[in-house]
Amino acid sequence: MLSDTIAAISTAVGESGIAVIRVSGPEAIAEVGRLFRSKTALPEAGSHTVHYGFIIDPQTGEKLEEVLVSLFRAPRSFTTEDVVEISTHGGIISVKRVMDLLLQQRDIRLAEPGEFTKRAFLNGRIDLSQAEAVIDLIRSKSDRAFSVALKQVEGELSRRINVLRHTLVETLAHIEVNIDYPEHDVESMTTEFIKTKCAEVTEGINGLLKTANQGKILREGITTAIVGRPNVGKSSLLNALARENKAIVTDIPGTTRDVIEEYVTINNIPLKLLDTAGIRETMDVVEQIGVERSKAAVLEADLILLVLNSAEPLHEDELKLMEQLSSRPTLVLLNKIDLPQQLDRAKVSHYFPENAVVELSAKTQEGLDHLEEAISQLFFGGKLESGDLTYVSNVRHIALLKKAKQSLAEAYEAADSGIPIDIMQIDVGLAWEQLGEVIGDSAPDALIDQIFSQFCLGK
Ligand SMILES: Nc1nc2c(c(=O)[nH]1)N(C=O)[C@@H](CNc1ccc(C(=O)N[C@@H](CCC(=O)O)C(=O)O)cc1)CN2
Ligand SMILES: Nc1nc2c(ncn2[C@@H]2O[C@H](COP(=O)(O)OP(=O)(O)OP(=O)(O)O)[C@@H](O)[C@H]2O)c(=O)[nH]1
Ligand SMILES: [Mg+2]
Repeated sequence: MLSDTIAAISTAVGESGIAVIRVSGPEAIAEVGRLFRSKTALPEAGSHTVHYGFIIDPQTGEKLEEVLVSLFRAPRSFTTEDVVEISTHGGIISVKRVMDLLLQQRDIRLAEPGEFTKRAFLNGRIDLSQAEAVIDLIRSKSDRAFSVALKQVEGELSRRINVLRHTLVETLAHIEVNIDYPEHDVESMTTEFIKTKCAEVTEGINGLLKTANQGKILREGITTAIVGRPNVGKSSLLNALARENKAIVTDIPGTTRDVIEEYVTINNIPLKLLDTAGIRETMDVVEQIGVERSKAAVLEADLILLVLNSAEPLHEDELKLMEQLSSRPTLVLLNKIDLPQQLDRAKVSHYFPENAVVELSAKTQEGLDHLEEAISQLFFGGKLESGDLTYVSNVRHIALLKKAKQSLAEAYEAADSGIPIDIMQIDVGLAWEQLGEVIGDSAPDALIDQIFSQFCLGK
């Protein structure tokens, strides 16, 4: 049914060193072989070999491109089908020439987004959670998130799910035996057995779910809003954390007008930093809009860095801000400690505990390490480093794990209240199916299409 041959440009389009076109399917070797002139003819070449030569337009005999062609014979390829990869010179024209020629061939059509990975899935080389992890790999914005996704590509989550499912199959077999040979002694033993097993699997699911929040953070970054009055040094702080001059810094209050985004990693925790316009009453229309956006950024933030200028007394606006932020996850940064100090710390202590206050200088970078430490403490109790890498970060997986947990809770309850054993069988079976859906066992076609449509072309 997957008997057609697909092709797509697998590298980003634009000027580059080289570009790669991938062709997969039963006609890949024959079709590319007709267009490729090299020492060894492609149909005669062995798997996992690379060949130098030219792509020739068969109609005109014209040399279109100088290329390297790699050959992977089924089933030893990414898709498990015959795969031919053509490396062309980078740049839009050279890739397009070769791609156009390929698409003129009778048995080649353009691949849909994610279709190579979809084939790897449909042909059983990877399961659904592994395929989804491929998307995460491409999209990851920090080393840590990448490592987590890579582990999932390698099948770590699938392995854990399979262990839990195996326990459930055992339980179902036990129930089956009891239904076939319903002697009373066995029945009460079975009930105990079911309860133990349900509890065991529930614990496994809880372990996976516990990592879910960390997984989300790892993938998307902790949204961190830097807020405060104009000129306190918010943009300077962003630049110091990003280690580059991303935001404009001047001594004119009201410099930043729009929200500036920057991804940084602190002790391996990815942060999506939002530098905002200084919050104050203003008549300037542009600045007013900026102030509104600052307030919106505060609302959506997971973490707020409230910057105060420690070289000046507190301003009335700042007391108001502290009041508003005291119930949110906030670190108060006393900036400009390189200057003579004027700020009344007792007023800050009125709103925030000692460990939420950090003294620093965005200018000299003194105290920046304390801020980084405070952020790690806040989110992971400083324990992220030793953490388990199998994070569940996909909302689809989380929902299914929760459903499976619910089914098991129902089975457990049924066992506890002496409800007939075949009712438990239904719930345990349901949990087994729900866990299976995580790895794509029994996943509906529409779901599979929806997942693969998120991929980029050529993946
Ligand atoms: N040029 C190129 N680079 C790439 C990919 C690709 O498809 N092409 N990949 C695509 O995303 C990733 C690598 N993933 C791959 C995974 C498995 C196989 C593969 O051929 N597997 C076979 C044979 C294994 C072996 O011989 O040891 C198999 O599993 O049977 C290839 C690529 C990243 N880099
Ligand atoms: N001495 C000293 N000056 C600093 C420090 N941090 C920032 N500044 C100076 O304070 C001024 C304002 O800095 P910005 O980073 O632009 O302040 P901001 O909070 O982004 O200001 P707006 O965008 O106007 O809201 C600049 O002249 C900075 O050089 C610091 O730690 N010490
Ligand atoms: Mg600024």
